[in-house]
Amino acid sequence: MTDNKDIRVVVGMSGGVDSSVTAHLLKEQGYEVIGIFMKNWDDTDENGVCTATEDYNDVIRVCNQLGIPYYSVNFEKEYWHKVFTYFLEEYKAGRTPNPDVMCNKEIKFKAFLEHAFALGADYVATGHYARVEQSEDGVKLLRGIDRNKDQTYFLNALSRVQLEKVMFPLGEIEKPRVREIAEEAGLATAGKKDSTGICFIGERNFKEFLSQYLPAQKGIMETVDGTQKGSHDGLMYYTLGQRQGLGIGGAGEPWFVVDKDLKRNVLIVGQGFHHPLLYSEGLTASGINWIAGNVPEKTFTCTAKFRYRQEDHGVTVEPQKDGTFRVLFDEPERAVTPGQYVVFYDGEECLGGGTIEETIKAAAPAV
Ligand SMILES: Nc1ncnc2c1ncn2[C@@H]1O[C@H](COP(=O)(O)OP(=O)(O)OP(=O)(O)O)[C@@H](O)[C@H]1O
Repeated sequence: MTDNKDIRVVVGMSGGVDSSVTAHLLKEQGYEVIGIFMKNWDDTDENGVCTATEDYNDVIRVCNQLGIPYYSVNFEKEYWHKVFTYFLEEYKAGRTPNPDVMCNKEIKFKAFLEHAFALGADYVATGHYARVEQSEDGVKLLRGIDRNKDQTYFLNALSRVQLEKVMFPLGEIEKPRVREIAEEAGLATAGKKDSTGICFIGERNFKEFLSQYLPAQKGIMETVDGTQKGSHDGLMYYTLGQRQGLGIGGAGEPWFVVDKDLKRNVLIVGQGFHHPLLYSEGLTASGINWIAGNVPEKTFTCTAKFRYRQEDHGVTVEPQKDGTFRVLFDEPERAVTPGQYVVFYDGEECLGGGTIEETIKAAAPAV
């Protein structure tokens, strides 16, 4: 019988509390644990301060506490080519990308995984809130038991082969308990704040950040009936359903972004949270990854999410001849956004997901 001590697990350590507890739990379970920090982005500011260096210092402190070896690996080049280029291309095309999904697919569970296996790892572990279950029909990706933290949405692009090699020890635990474990074990990161936002942007101003990489093309805003309503700073800065930053005052209900006319570089705005143009009754999706490996050939029903923080919605999924899928919603849905991911679920199981290409509009807009 293999003892855990003969199983080498490489833990992706970010310097945060989740991955610190991940390494701690695996160590307690007797595995041979190695901590590796990835540097994917050079965020050195004008004062020479780099949060990646601070984070790596936290990784070193925790690994020293646990008595495990640690390394740092640089994937800036891979991240730039696989994640950041995609991010910019999508914004250029007027869409709203999800770099976290791409980072998991190309970096954390590809470049990093390959690196770990070159070091003789048997498994890679991260602090994601999700579960992998070995079953008779192969490995399954299940939601984390802490529904509030479940991260399967971001893991939808992983293949069965990738999932077979990963461990998510936090999938079985609720977040408050994770902090308690960190405190009980006296881990140096126990009180560290959770990171928020897109990793390479961090706390920075999104508009300012994007303007450094993509030239903004100013244009006008129009109502649905073509009346001019001021100007916009560049279509890429706005997302469907957005209310903030339009600068339209006046009487009546607040104004929202309801559409983007890329050809004319016009931002279409409408009044009211429930503006009909914001609603769709379906979508088309491409590049869908079905985790189980079998591409559905027949129409079926399941539930889906169209963005991360959202309840599941009942949908009917219709395979198309060209390999794309039409997804029809049981109820019209607000602000479904091209470029984001549609992720499918069957109860606890995440079936996979793909990129939202277009929405299928609900009833004709009231003009
Ligand atoms: N720079 C990094 N180096 C190595 N692993 C990382 C890095 N960033 C994230 N990870 C791994 O991916 C997991 C999920 O990343 P996410 O950005 O969602 O972190 P998080 O939930 O804030 O976790 P943490 O508290 O560990 O930072 C982390 O728990 C960690 O295992």
